[in-house]
Amino acid sequence: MNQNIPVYLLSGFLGSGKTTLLKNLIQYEKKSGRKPAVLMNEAGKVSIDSEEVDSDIPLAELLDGCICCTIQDKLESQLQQLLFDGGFDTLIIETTGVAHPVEVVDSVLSPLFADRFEFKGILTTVDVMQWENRDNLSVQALQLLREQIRFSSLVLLNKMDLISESRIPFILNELQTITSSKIIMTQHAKINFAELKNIQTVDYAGASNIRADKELNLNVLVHTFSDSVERTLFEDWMREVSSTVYRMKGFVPFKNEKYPSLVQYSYGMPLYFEQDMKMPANFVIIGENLNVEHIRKELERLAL
Ligand SMILES: Nc1nc2c(ncn2[C@@H]2O[C@H](COP(=O)(O)OP(=O)(O)OP(=O)(O)O)[C@@H](O)[C@H]2O)c(=O)[nH]1
Repeated sequence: MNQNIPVYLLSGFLGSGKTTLLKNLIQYEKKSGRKPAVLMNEAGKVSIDSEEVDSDIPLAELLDGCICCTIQDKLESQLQQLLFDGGFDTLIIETTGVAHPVEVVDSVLSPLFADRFEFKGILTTVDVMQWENRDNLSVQALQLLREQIRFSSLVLLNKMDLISESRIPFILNELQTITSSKIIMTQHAKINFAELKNIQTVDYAGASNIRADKELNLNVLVHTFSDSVERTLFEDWMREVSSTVYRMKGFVPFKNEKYPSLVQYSYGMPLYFEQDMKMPANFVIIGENLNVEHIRKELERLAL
């Protein structure tokens, strides 16, 4: 009798749709009568995405750094703790957008858990617009993006609503030179989850071991707003922000609004979501070669 717990690893570059896929996968698991647990890792000392996971789901979080490079030991102890607490039938691990997924696979496949987990594969979301504009990424970031695709068992080419149909054959051709795994085109990471039954096994040999803290010149800035900001000024600031800011997310307290709004920015596109409860006014900015002090001062100035 094989009662090992299936483990899925969600990978993909910053803002490509991992959390959106996570939410879909949780719904699917619940509908199928299984109870999922989630291990979430975010770059930055505060968690924004964990708010997206319902409170009835066992959730472990690793903050500040990517799983692979800085906190592998903590990952193993979190996995042990989850197993000890029990009460779940599937484990979904969401890595940060700057993690090399194969490093995380190593932890899951550790002899410590060999008789408890059944590793199913890496599901990678790719932001189709980011792929189209990949020349804006640094060499290292582009290599990481390619490796996230290469070692994936199933690729979700996401945000298809943002691309013209005529580009699709070219993009698929490009991706197929990197991976032989199945590529599914998605909007908001919606897939037919029957696809998961036959996902491909991938040979992880030859992974480059890109470590986000060393190879990428990555900056993660967590800003806490001390006061509310004028919405139009904030929007202007977003428009002008450096092209090497890959991702921003968090809760921004706008003047004359009851609660801080959730702001999501990925690949040049800001989205605003009003909230119906008060969330801490933390805002995370992730990019390469950023002038962190300058950004911090600008954000402080907005709240004056
Ligand atoms: N237009 C469009 N937006 C999408 C789609 N899928 C996700 N988004 C939006 O893209 C933003 C980023 O999505 P997330 O699911 O948070 O991405 P992520 O990969 O988890 O982001 P990080 O964890 O910060 O790396 C959110 O505002 C989503 O609502 C899509 O298919 N089309």
